[in-house]
Amino acid sequence: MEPNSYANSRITRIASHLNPPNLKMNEHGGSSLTNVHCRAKGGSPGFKVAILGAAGGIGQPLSMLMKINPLVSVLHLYDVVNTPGVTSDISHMDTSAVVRGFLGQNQLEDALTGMDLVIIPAGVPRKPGMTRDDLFNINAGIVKTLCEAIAKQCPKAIVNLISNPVNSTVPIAAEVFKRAGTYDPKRLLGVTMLDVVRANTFVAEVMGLDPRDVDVPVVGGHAGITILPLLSQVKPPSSFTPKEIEYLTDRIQNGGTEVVEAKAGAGSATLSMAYAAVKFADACLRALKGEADIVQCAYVDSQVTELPFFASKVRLGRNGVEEFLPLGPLSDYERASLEKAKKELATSVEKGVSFIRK
Ligand SMILES: NC(=O)C1=CN([C@@H]2O[C@H](COP(=O)(O)OP(=O)(O)OC[C@H]3O[C@@H](n4cnc5c(N)ncnc54)[C@H](O)[C@@H]3O)[C@@H](O)[C@H]2O)C=CC1
Ligand SMILES: O=C([O-])CC(=O)C(=O)O
Repeated sequence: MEPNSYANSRITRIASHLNPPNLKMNEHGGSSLTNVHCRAKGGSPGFKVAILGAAGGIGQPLSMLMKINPLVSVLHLYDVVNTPGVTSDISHMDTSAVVRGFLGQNQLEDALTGMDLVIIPAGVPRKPGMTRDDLFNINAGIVKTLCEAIAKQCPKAIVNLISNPVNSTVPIAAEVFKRAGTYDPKRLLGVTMLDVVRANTFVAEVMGLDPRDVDVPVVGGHAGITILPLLSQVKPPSSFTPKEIEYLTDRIQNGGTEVVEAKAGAGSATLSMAYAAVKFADACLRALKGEADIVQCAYVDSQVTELPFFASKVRLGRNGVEEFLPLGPLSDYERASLEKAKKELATSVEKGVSFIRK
């Protein structure tokens, strides 16, 4: 059998619930029940979510966690490798989302048709000694191709972009959507949630608090000095010594590198990233459903600074970003750090934009 027809036959069988797996057993089994005989009830209400890069280090745990989310009714898993296995595995979880797998570029458009939310962790990760920008040459092209298909198949979907370098891939996505005439700045969000998750964890450690009670806004971008934790705005209100500020800022800015080095060539953060991506996607879905007052940090096309893209707090709503919230009062230390971050961010944005315009 051709690899693709194998994949296709698996994929038609691995759509669960609405189209339950073919239960027909081999000659040694007693059952002759096929999917035609299963008493499917029809779909549960909820959102349709696609994960692009679903078979990867982030993609697999992210897909598993999205299958648990009760707001998801349909989950499409797309990758260029291994989706039949991942989809079959996840489809056996007894939660209501219907899971379907899509393999290779000729199934990309089907994977995206009618989606409400598209999460993108596709692309190569760092190895020790690399910067996120070193991933640009490979990941820029991957993000471009995926976004061209999104523009065609689900132009109104909310897009959560994880692939690095986020500071440049989000401008790439925006340019692709602009070219296609589908760009809506409210619907394109670069995922910087892992910076917030790390900041909450590290601040809680220093302050002796439960991380669930801590909220640290992290603004700017998602690479090195562009990651700006606003420790002056931590909730609950906390004061830090200059030494604590230095330690926390450095640890939050270099959290990704800490994991890359610990993994010693086996990739970058995957499990904490899947957790962060699910936290962010869940916030987007709750807002789409109409839940009020959902505020998260994300890297977006914004008016908060003179830069075209900047991570800051946004209020989410039924159409994606409902409001770009101001930065609020900054300490002298944060103001100085912001100026340094802006220079690097401007270069990364320009690199992304010119990749499409050139
Ligand atoms: N925004 C953030 O905070 C974070 C971003 N990342 C980034 O996420 C990306 C993925 O990281 P991992 O999952 O660890 O990498 P991985 O290599 O384990 O998985 C990437 C997956 O993307 C797939 N892929 C490659 N080309 C594709 C294409 N054209 N279409 C669809 N899928 C494709 C691969 O087959 C693979 O399954 C990296 O760029 C990494 O730097 C990682 C951690 C945090
Ligand atoms: O550091 C990396 O390459 C992956 C990443 O973005 C993070 O963990 O924050």
